[in-house]
Amino acid sequence: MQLTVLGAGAWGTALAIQAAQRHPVTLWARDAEQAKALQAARRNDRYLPEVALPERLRVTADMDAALAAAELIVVASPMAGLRGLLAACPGEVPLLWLCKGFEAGTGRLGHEIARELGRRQVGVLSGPSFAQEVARGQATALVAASEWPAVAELAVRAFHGERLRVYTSTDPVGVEVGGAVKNVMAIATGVADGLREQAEAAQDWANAPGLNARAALLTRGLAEMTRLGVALGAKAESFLGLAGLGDLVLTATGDLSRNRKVGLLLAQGLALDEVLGRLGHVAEGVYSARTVLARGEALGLDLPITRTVVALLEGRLAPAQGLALLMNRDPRAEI
Ligand SMILES: NC(=O)C1=CN([C@@H]2O[C@H](COP(=O)(O)OP(=O)(O)OC[C@H]3O[C@@H](n4cnc5c(N)ncnc54)[C@H](O)[C@@H]3O)[C@@H](O)[C@H]2O)C=CC1
Ligand SMILES: O=C(CO)COP(=O)(O)O
Repeated sequence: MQLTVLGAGAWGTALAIQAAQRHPVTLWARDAEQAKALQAARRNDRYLPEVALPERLRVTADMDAALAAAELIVVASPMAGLRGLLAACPGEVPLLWLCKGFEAGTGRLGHEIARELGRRQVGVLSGPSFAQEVARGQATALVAASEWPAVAELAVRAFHGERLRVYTSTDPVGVEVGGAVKNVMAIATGVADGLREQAEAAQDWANAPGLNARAALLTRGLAEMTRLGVALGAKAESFLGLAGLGDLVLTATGDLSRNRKVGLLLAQGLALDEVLGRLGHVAEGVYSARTVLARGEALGLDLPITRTVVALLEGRLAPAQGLALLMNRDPRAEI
Protein backbone atom coordinates (compact mmCIF):
# COMPACT_ATOMS: atom_id res chain seq x y z
CA MET A 1 0.00 0.00 0.00
CA GLN A 2 1.34 3.46 -0.92
CA LEU A 3 1.24 5.65 2.18
CA THR A 4 1.62 9.41 2.40
CA VAL A 5 2.35 11.05 5.74
CA LEU A 6 1.75 14.81 5.84
CA GLY A 7 3.87 16.43 8.53
CA ALA A 8 7.48 15.67 9.42
CA GLY A 9 7.40 16.38 13.13
CA ALA A 10 8.29 13.74 15.73
CA TRP A 11 5.14 11.65 15.38
CA GLY A 12 4.76 11.75 11.59
CA THR A 13 8.43 10.81 11.18
CA ALA A 14 8.19 7.95 13.71
CA LEU A 15 5.14 6.36 12.10
CA ALA A 16 6.59 6.84 8.62
CA ILE A 17 9.76 5.03 9.74
CA GLN A 18 7.71 2.12 11.09
CA ALA A 19 5.39 1.84 8.09
CA ALA A 20 8.32 2.03 5.64
CA GLN A 21 9.44 -1.40 6.82
CA ARG A 22 6.48 -2.88 4.93
CA HIS A 23 5.15 -0.23 2.55
CA PRO A 24 6.46 2.46 0.24
CA VAL A 25 6.03 5.68 2.24
CA THR A 26 6.28 9.35 1.27
CA LEU A 27 6.82 11.86 4.08
CA TRP A 28 5.79 15.44 3.28
CA ALA A 29 7.50 18.29 5.14
CA ARG A 30 5.93 21.74 4.72
CA ASP A 31 9.32 23.44 4.77
CA ALA A 32 11.40 22.79 1.62
CA GLU A 33 14.66 23.33 3.50
CA GLN A 34 13.67 20.76 6.12
CA ALA A 35 12.71 18.25 3.40
CA LYS A 36 16.10 18.73 1.73
CA ALA A 37 17.92 18.33 5.05
CA LEU A 38 16.00 15.14 5.87
CA GLN A 39 16.77 13.63 2.45
CA ALA A 40 20.44 14.53 2.74
CA ALA A 41 21.03 13.44 6.35
CA ARG A 42 18.50 10.54 6.23
CA ARG A 43 17.58 11.68 9.73
CA ASN A 44 15.14 14.20 11.23
CA ASP A 45 17.65 16.23 13.22
CA ARG A 46 15.13 18.81 14.40
CA TYR A 47 12.29 16.57 15.65
CA LEU A 48 13.54 12.96 16.01
CA PRO A 49 17.31 13.00 15.85
CA GLU A 50 18.18 9.56 17.08
CA VAL A 51 16.57 7.26 14.47
CA ALA A 52 17.72 6.94 10.83
CA LEU A 53 15.21 7.09 7.97
CA PRO A 54 14.93 3.75 6.12
CA GLU A 55 15.71 3.48 2.38
CA ARG A 56 12.08 3.10 1.38
CA LEU A 57 11.06 6.39 2.96
CA ARG A 58 10.95 9.26 0.47
CA VAL A 59 10.84 12.86 1.73
CA THR A 60 9.44 15.78 -0.24
CA ALA A 61 8.04 19.28 0.24
CA ASP A 62 5.98 18.96 -2.97
CA MET A 63 2.42 18.28 -1.80
CA ASP A 64 1.11 17.26 -5.24
CA ALA A 65 3.92 14.77 -5.73
CA ALA A 66 3.40 13.43 -2.20
CA LEU A 67 -0.30 12.84 -2.81
CA ALA A 68 -0.09 11.59 -6.40
CA ALA A 69 -0.21 7.82 -5.77
CA ALA A 70 -1.46 7.80 -2.15
CA GLU A 71 -3.76 4.94 -1.14
CA LEU A 72 -3.88 6.12 2.46
CA ILE A 73 -3.13 9.64 3.70
CA VAL A 74 -1.98 10.21 7.28
CA VAL A 75 -2.18 13.79 8.55
CA ALA A 76 0.54 14.17 11.19
CA SER A 77 0.40 17.91 11.86
CA PRO A 78 -0.64 19.47 15.15
CA MET A 79 -4.38 20.17 15.52
CA ALA A 80 -3.77 23.68 14.14
CA GLY A 81 -2.84 22.25 10.73
CA LEU A 82 -5.58 19.63 10.37
CA ARG A 83 -8.28 21.76 8.71
CA GLY A 84 -5.94 23.14 6.04
CA LEU A 85 -4.44 19.75 5.23
CA LEU A 86 -7.83 18.02 5.15
CA ALA A 87 -9.06 20.62 2.68
CA ALA A 88 -5.95 20.17 0.51
CA CYS A 89 -6.28 16.37 0.20
CA PRO A 90 -8.22 14.57 -2.53
CA GLY A 91 -11.63 13.54 -1.16
CA GLU A 92 -11.58 10.04 -2.64
CA VAL A 93 -8.48 8.81 -0.74
CA PRO A 94 -9.05 7.42 2.80
CA LEU A 95 -7.43 9.58 5.45
CA LEU A 96 -6.40 9.30 9.10
CA TRP A 97 -5.19 12.04 11.43
CA LEU A 98 -2.89 11.64 14.41
CA CYS A 99 -3.38 14.95 16.22
CA LYS A 100 -4.85 15.01 19.71
CA GLY A 101 -6.82 18.06 20.67
CA PHE A 102 -9.59 20.53 19.95
CA GLU A 103 -9.12 23.12 17.20
CA ALA A 104 -8.37 26.53 18.71
CA GLY A 105 -10.98 29.13 17.84
CA THR A 106 -13.74 26.77 16.65
CA GLY A 107 -13.38 24.29 19.53
CA ARG A 108 -13.96 21.40 17.12
CA LEU A 109 -12.61 17.84 17.28
CA GLY A 110 -11.10 16.31 14.15
CA HIS A 111 -14.23 14.38 13.13
CA GLU A 112 -16.30 17.58 13.50
CA ILE A 113 -13.91 19.46 11.20
CA ALA A 114 -14.10 16.61 8.66
CA ARG A 115 -17.90 16.63 8.80
CA GLU A 116 -17.94 20.40 8.32
CA LEU A 117 -15.75 20.01 5.23
CA GLY A 118 -17.98 17.20 3.91
CA ARG A 119 -15.07 14.75 4.12
CA ARG A 120 -15.93 11.02 4.30
CA GLN A 121 -13.77 7.87 4.68
CA VAL A 122 -11.72 9.43 7.49
CA GLY A 123 -10.68 8.41 10.99
CA VAL A 124 -8.26 8.96 13.83
CA LEU A 125 -5.25 6.93 14.97
CA SER A 126 -4.51 7.40 18.66
CA GLY A 127 -3.39 5.67 21.87
CA PRO A 128 -0.38 5.65 24.21
CA SER A 129 2.59 6.15 21.90
CA PHE A 130 5.67 8.26 22.44
CA ALA A 131 7.16 8.92 18.99
CA GLN A 132 10.68 8.08 20.09
CA GLU A 133 9.71 4.57 21.24
CA VAL A 134 7.70 3.83 18.09
CA ALA A 135 10.57 4.99 15.88
CA ARG A 136 12.95 2.68 17.73
CA GLY A 137 10.56 -0.25 17.22
CA GLN A 138 9.60 -0.59 20.91
CA ALA A 139 6.30 -2.44 21.53
CA THR A 140 3.26 -0.14 21.28
CA ALA A 141 -0.52 -0.53 20.95
CA LEU A 142 -2.70 1.98 19.08
CA VAL A 143 -6.38 2.31 18.26
CA ALA A 144 -7.83 3.37 14.90
CA ALA A 145 -11.36 4.77 15.15
CA SER A 146 -13.72 5.65 12.35
CA GLU A 147 -17.40 5.60 11.56
CA TRP A 148 -16.31 3.89 8.30
CA PRO A 149 -15.02 0.44 9.38
CA ALA A 150 -12.98 0.09 6.16
CA VAL A 151 -10.84 3.07 7.22
CA ALA A 152 -9.94 1.51 10.57
CA GLU A 153 -9.14 -1.75 8.75
CA LEU A 154 -6.87 0.17 6.39
CA ALA A 155 -5.00 1.56 9.41
CA VAL A 156 -4.46 -2.03 10.58
CA ARG A 157 -3.11 -3.02 7.15
CA ALA A 158 -0.82 -0.02 7.12
CA PHE A 159 0.64 -0.14 10.62
CA HIS A 160 -0.15 -3.41 12.45
CA GLY A 161 2.98 -5.54 12.86
CA GLU A 162 5.24 -7.36 15.29
CA ARG A 163 6.01 -4.30 17.40
CA LEU A 164 2.92 -2.22 16.72
CA ARG A 165 -0.56 -3.56 17.50
CA VAL A 166 -3.44 -1.60 16.01
CA TYR A 167 -6.91 -2.18 17.47
CA THR A 168 -10.04 -0.87 15.78
CA SER A 169 -12.90 1.16 17.24
CA THR A 170 -16.18 2.54 15.94
CA ASP A 171 -16.14 5.38 18.48
CA PRO A 172 -14.10 8.28 17.03
CA VAL A 173 -15.72 10.69 19.49
CA GLY A 174 -14.45 8.70 22.49
CA VAL A 175 -11.01 8.21 20.99
CA GLU A 176 -10.68 11.91 20.15
CA VAL A 177 -11.96 13.18 23.49
CA GLY A 178 -9.55 10.80 25.28
CA GLY A 179 -6.57 12.05 23.25
CA ALA A 180 -7.47 15.71 23.83
CA VAL A 181 -8.31 15.61 27.54
CA LYS A 182 -5.37 13.42 28.60
CA ASN A 183 -3.04 16.23 27.52
CA VAL A 184 -4.74 18.63 29.94
CA MET A 185 -4.48 16.05 32.72
CA ALA A 186 -0.79 15.52 31.93
CA ILE A 187 -0.20 19.24 32.54
CA ALA A 188 -2.01 18.95 35.90
CA THR A 189 0.02 15.90 36.91
CA GLY A 190 3.25 17.57 35.84
CA VAL A 191 2.43 20.55 38.07
CA ALA A 192 1.68 18.27 41.04
CA ASP A 193 4.85 16.23 40.54
CA GLY A 194 6.90 19.42 40.16
CA LEU A 195 5.48 20.79 43.41
CA ARG A 196 6.31 17.50 45.13
CA GLU A 197 9.96 17.63 44.06
CA GLN A 198 10.36 21.10 45.55
CA ALA A 199 8.46 20.40 48.78
CA GLU A 200 10.26 17.09 49.34
CA ALA A 201 13.60 18.84 49.09
CA ALA A 202 12.46 21.09 51.95
CA GLN A 203 10.81 18.17 53.80
CA ASP A 204 7.61 20.21 53.67
CA TRP A 205 5.45 17.08 53.52
CA ALA A 206 2.05 18.74 53.92
CA ASN A 207 2.72 20.65 50.70
CA ALA A 208 4.17 17.73 48.77
CA PRO A 209 1.46 16.14 46.61
CA GLY A 210 2.80 12.59 46.59
CA LEU A 211 1.92 9.29 44.95
CA ASN A 212 -1.51 9.34 46.60
CA ALA A 213 -2.26 12.69 45.01
CA ARG A 214 -1.04 11.51 41.62
CA ALA A 215 -3.34 8.47 41.70
CA ALA A 216 -6.23 10.72 42.71
CA LEU A 217 -5.51 13.18 39.88
CA LEU A 218 -5.37 10.40 37.30
CA THR A 219 -8.61 8.85 38.52
CA ARG A 220 -10.53 12.10 38.79
CA GLY A 221 -9.00 13.18 35.46
CA LEU A 222 -10.42 10.04 33.90
CA ALA A 223 -13.79 10.92 35.46
CA GLU A 224 -13.68 14.39 33.82
CA MET A 225 -12.66 12.92 30.47
CA THR A 226 -15.48 10.38 30.61
CA ARG A 227 -18.05 12.98 31.72
CA LEU A 228 -17.23 15.25 28.77
CA GLY A 229 -16.93 12.40 26.28
CA VAL A 230 -20.24 10.78 27.15
CA ALA A 231 -21.98 14.17 26.97
CA LEU A 232 -20.50 14.61 23.47
CA GLY A 233 -21.83 11.22 22.37
CA ALA A 234 -18.92 8.86 23.11
CA LYS A 235 -19.22 5.36 24.56
CA ALA A 236 -18.15 5.29 28.24
CA GLU A 237 -16.11 2.07 27.67
CA SER A 238 -13.79 3.89 25.26
CA PHE A 239 -12.31 5.81 28.20
CA LEU A 240 -11.07 2.56 29.73
CA GLY A 241 -9.29 1.79 26.46
CA LEU A 242 -5.98 2.76 24.88
CA ALA A 243 -6.99 6.30 23.89
CA GLY A 244 -8.47 6.99 27.34
CA LEU A 245 -6.90 5.40 30.41
CA GLY A 246 -3.97 4.07 28.38
CA ASP A 247 -2.84 7.42 27.02
CA LEU A 248 -3.71 9.22 30.26
CA VAL A 249 -1.36 6.99 32.26
CA LEU A 250 1.41 7.26 29.66
CA THR A 251 1.28 11.01 29.17
CA ALA A 252 0.67 12.01 32.77
CA THR A 253 3.44 9.83 34.20
CA GLY A 254 5.95 9.40 31.35
CA ASP A 255 8.81 11.88 31.28
CA LEU A 256 8.91 11.85 27.46
CA SER A 257 5.61 13.78 27.46
CA ARG A 258 5.73 17.43 26.38
CA ASN A 259 2.45 18.19 28.16
CA ARG A 260 3.75 16.75 31.42
CA LYS A 261 6.90 18.82 30.93
CA VAL A 262 4.78 21.98 30.63
CA GLY A 263 3.37 21.21 34.07
CA LEU A 264 6.77 20.42 35.59
CA LEU A 265 8.18 23.73 34.31
CA LEU A 266 5.14 25.75 35.43
CA ALA A 267 5.65 24.31 38.92
CA GLN A 268 9.19 25.73 38.86
CA GLY A 269 7.63 29.16 38.46
CA LEU A 270 8.38 29.68 34.76
CA ALA A 271 5.94 31.79 32.74
CA LEU A 272 4.06 29.97 29.99
CA ASP A 273 5.94 31.76 27.16
CA GLU A 274 9.23 30.65 28.64
CA VAL A 275 7.95 27.09 29.00
CA LEU A 276 6.82 26.93 25.37
CA GLY A 277 10.13 28.41 24.22
CA ARG A 278 11.97 25.56 25.91
CA LEU A 279 9.84 22.74 24.49
CA GLY A 280 10.63 22.93 20.77
CA HIS A 281 7.59 20.71 20.08
CA VAL A 282 3.84 21.21 20.26
CA ALA A 283 2.06 20.60 23.61
CA GLU A 284 -1.59 20.37 22.56
CA GLY A 285 -2.98 20.56 26.10
CA VAL A 286 -1.94 24.21 26.29
CA TYR A 287 -4.24 25.04 23.36
CA SER A 288 -7.05 22.58 24.15
CA ALA A 289 -7.56 23.25 27.87
CA ARG A 290 -9.80 26.29 27.36
CA THR A 291 -11.92 24.47 24.81
CA VAL A 292 -12.31 21.40 27.02
CA LEU A 293 -13.59 23.72 29.74
CA ALA A 294 -15.81 25.76 27.42
CA ARG A 295 -17.41 22.73 25.78
CA GLY A 296 -17.93 21.13 29.19
CA GLU A 297 -19.50 24.27 30.62
CA ALA A 298 -21.78 24.61 27.60
CA LEU A 299 -23.07 21.14 28.46
CA GLY A 300 -23.51 22.05 32.14
CA LEU A 301 -20.59 19.86 33.31
CA ASP A 302 -18.27 20.47 36.24
CA LEU A 303 -14.60 19.94 35.20
CA PRO A 304 -12.59 21.15 38.22
CA ILE A 305 -9.16 19.85 37.19
CA THR A 306 -9.49 21.35 33.72
CA ARG A 307 -10.70 24.63 35.23
CA THR A 308 -7.63 24.72 37.47
CA VAL A 309 -5.27 23.98 34.56
CA VAL A 310 -6.83 26.84 32.54
CA ALA A 311 -6.33 29.24 35.47
CA LEU A 312 -2.69 28.11 35.80
CA LEU A 313 -2.03 28.52 32.06
CA GLU A 314 -3.60 31.98 32.10
CA GLY A 315 -1.44 32.96 35.08
CA ARG A 316 -4.49 33.61 37.29
CA LEU A 317 -3.40 31.00 39.82
CA ALA A 318 -0.03 29.94 41.24
CA PRO A 319 0.73 26.18 41.11
CA ALA A 320 0.44 25.70 44.89
CA GLN A 321 -2.90 27.53 44.92
CA GLY A 322 -4.18 25.13 42.29
CA LEU A 323 -3.68 22.15 44.54
CA ALA A 324 -5.37 23.91 47.48
CA LEU A 325 -8.31 24.86 45.29
CA LEU A 326 -8.89 21.27 44.18
CA MET A 327 -8.56 19.84 47.70
CA ASN A 328 -10.82 22.39 49.37
CA ARG A 329 -13.93 21.89 47.26
CA ASP A 330 -17.10 20.63 48.95
CA PRO A 331 -17.34 16.86 49.44
CA ARG A 332 -19.37 14.98 46.82
CA ALA A 333 -20.29 11.47 45.74
CA GLU A 334 -17.55 9.77 43.73
CA ILE A 335 -19.79 8.67 40.85
N1 LIG B 1 5.15 13.11 19.57
C1 LIG B 1 4.39 12.14 20.03
O1 LIG B 1 4.88 11.27 20.74
C2 LIG B 1 2.96 12.06 19.64
C3 LIG B 1 2.27 13.16 19.13
N2 LIG B 1 0.94 13.05 18.83
C4 LIG B 1 0.19 14.17 18.28
O2 LIG B 1 0.60 14.37 16.93
C5 LIG B 1 0.53 15.75 16.58
C6 LIG B 1 1.88 16.20 16.04
O3 LIG B 1 2.81 16.05 17.10
P1 LIG B 1 4.38 15.97 16.88
O4 LIG B 1 4.74 15.39 15.57
O5 LIG B 1 4.94 15.36 18.08
O6 LIG B 1 4.74 17.54 16.87
P2 LIG B 1 6.15 18.24 16.65
O7 LIG B 1 6.11 19.49 17.42
O8 LIG B 1 7.26 17.28 16.81
O9 LIG B 1 6.09 18.59 15.07
C7 LIG B 1 5.05 19.33 14.52
C8 LIG B 1 5.16 19.28 12.98
O10 LIG B 1 4.02 19.89 12.40
C9 LIG B 1 4.38 20.96 11.55
N3 LIG B 1 3.36 22.02 11.73
C10 LIG B 1 3.23 22.86 12.77
N4 LIG B 1 2.15 23.65 12.59
C11 LIG B 1 1.61 23.27 11.41
C12 LIG B 1 0.50 23.73 10.66
N5 LIG B 1 -0.28 24.72 11.10
N6 LIG B 1 0.22 23.12 9.48
C13 LIG B 1 1.00 22.11 9.03
N7 LIG B 1 2.06 21.63 9.70
C14 LIG B 1 2.37 22.22 10.86
C15 LIG B 1 5.77 21.40 12.03
O11 LIG B 1 6.47 21.98 10.96
C16 LIG B 1 6.35 20.05 12.45
O12 LIG B 1 6.86 19.36 11.32
C17 LIG B 1 0.10 16.49 17.86
O13 LIG B 1 -1.28 16.71 17.81
C18 LIG B 1 0.42 15.50 18.98
O14 LIG B 1 -0.44 15.65 20.07
C19 LIG B 1 0.28 11.89 18.99
C20 LIG B 1 0.92 10.78 19.48
C21 LIG B 1 2.30 10.79 19.84
O1 LIG C 1 0.30 11.72 22.80
C1 LIG C 1 1.39 11.38 23.22
C2 LIG C 1 1.66 10.01 23.65
O2 LIG C 1 0.61 9.15 23.38
C3 LIG C 1 2.48 12.35 23.34
O3 LIG C 1 2.21 13.18 24.41
P1 LIG C 1 2.90 14.61 24.52
O4 LIG C 1 2.36 15.41 23.37
O5 LIG C 1 2.54 15.12 25.85
O6 LIG C 1 4.38 14.38 24.38
